[in-house]
Amino acid sequence: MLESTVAAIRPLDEAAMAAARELQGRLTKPAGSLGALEPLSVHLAGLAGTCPPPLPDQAAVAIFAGDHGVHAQGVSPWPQEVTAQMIGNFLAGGAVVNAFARQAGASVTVVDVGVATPLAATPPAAAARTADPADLAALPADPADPTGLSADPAGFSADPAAGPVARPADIVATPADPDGPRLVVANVRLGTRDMTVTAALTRDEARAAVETGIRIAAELVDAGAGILLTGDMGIGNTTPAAALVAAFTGVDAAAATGRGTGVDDGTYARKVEVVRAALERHAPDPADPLGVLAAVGGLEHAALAGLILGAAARRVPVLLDGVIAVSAALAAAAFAPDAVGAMVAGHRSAEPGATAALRHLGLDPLIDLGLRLGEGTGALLALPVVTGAVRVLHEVATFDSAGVAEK
Ligand SMILES: Cc1cc2ncn([C@H]3O[C@H](COP(=O)(O)O)[C@@H](O)[C@H]3O)c2cc1C
Ligand SMILES: O=C(O)c1cccnc1
Repeated sequence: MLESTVAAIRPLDEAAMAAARELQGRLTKPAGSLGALEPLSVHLAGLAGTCPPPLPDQAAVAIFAGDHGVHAQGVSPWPQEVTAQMIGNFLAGGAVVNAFARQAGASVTVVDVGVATPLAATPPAAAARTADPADLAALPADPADPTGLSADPAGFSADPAAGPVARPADIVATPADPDGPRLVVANVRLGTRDMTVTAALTRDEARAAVETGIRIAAELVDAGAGILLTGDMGIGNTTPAAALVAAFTGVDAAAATGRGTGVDDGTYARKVEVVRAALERHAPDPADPLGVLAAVGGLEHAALAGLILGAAARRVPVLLDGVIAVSAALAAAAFAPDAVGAMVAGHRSAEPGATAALRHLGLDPLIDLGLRLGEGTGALLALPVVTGAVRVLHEVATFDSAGVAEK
């Protein structure tokens, strides 16, 4: 599936781009007055292969969640269980990403691609302010376990070193409210291995996660999404993101590493050394993206690379969030250079690795607000900018049609 998806990714359509440039020149505004929105509209026409490109009025954010063996090195101040607990929060509608998704009118799909600890049976009450947790009871019958995911399935082990056990694939919890957040369990492994000790993933595990992302992209596009937004959740995931950025761009570990959730000076110094040690141990080859993802990546990073490839193959734009997303975008671009044509950089994360990755990809972020949260929050805030850029091509009158004189 990975190979056929990569093979389906093609360059932007020059004729549609020329048509969009020509149309921009006839609209009732001074040339260039819409700044970055003008080249963005041209780019989206090239991706769609038609001018104007379709309005991306159905937006879908996919939040891939995973845990990290490298957490054992003390790279994040937060306990690993927060990953699973935040999934409960996402499903209850209580996270920042939910608030922004409601504002933007975007659907939310949470994908457990590698969470290590059991998912919460019931969303935390504090998070249930805006959504009735009973909505989640649509699937399994056990009222004490509305998502049906609290019981450990056969083979479950909380020990990430214990081999490739995973939750059974393809459990999908759909809330009674069809517009509510949805959970897909496609758990490849109960968290990665510690990349300072061994490769984080086998190549097969990395591939399984990439292909999960491709499949989610196809499902969302088939369900009508006109734009996909990247989201992530995984305590410790800024560390593999930094390693991916360093591996693909060649910047030094210190230049690729940031403070994540806000680590102190001592933890930051350790984090840089962890990234450096992992890169020295594995010497990942940037021409082998599956090998890089397996050596120093995360399951959510790999799945995000797949989501981006899947979007590019379907010629649907993918709006990138922060440093986790752009580190995954580097992998997607290494698989298929033309996948960059499907990418729109939503924002500039405060993480330095994000800026290094964006520079390498040649992408200019739409907004720069100092955000450093992830989840898809920066991408969601940028969504109206993307829709606005396309809406101009659909709705703005030309000098001719409006009877406005040109200079
Ligand atoms: C409550 C909470 C909610 C979050 N939402 C996103 N992240 C973000 O922070 C984590 C990465 O930072 P680090 O590498 O320093 O652990 C990821 O889970 C990311 O999605 C969160 C983190 C926390 C604690
Ligand atoms: O840029 C991000 O996505 C980010 C930054 C810090 C912590 N978590 C995510």
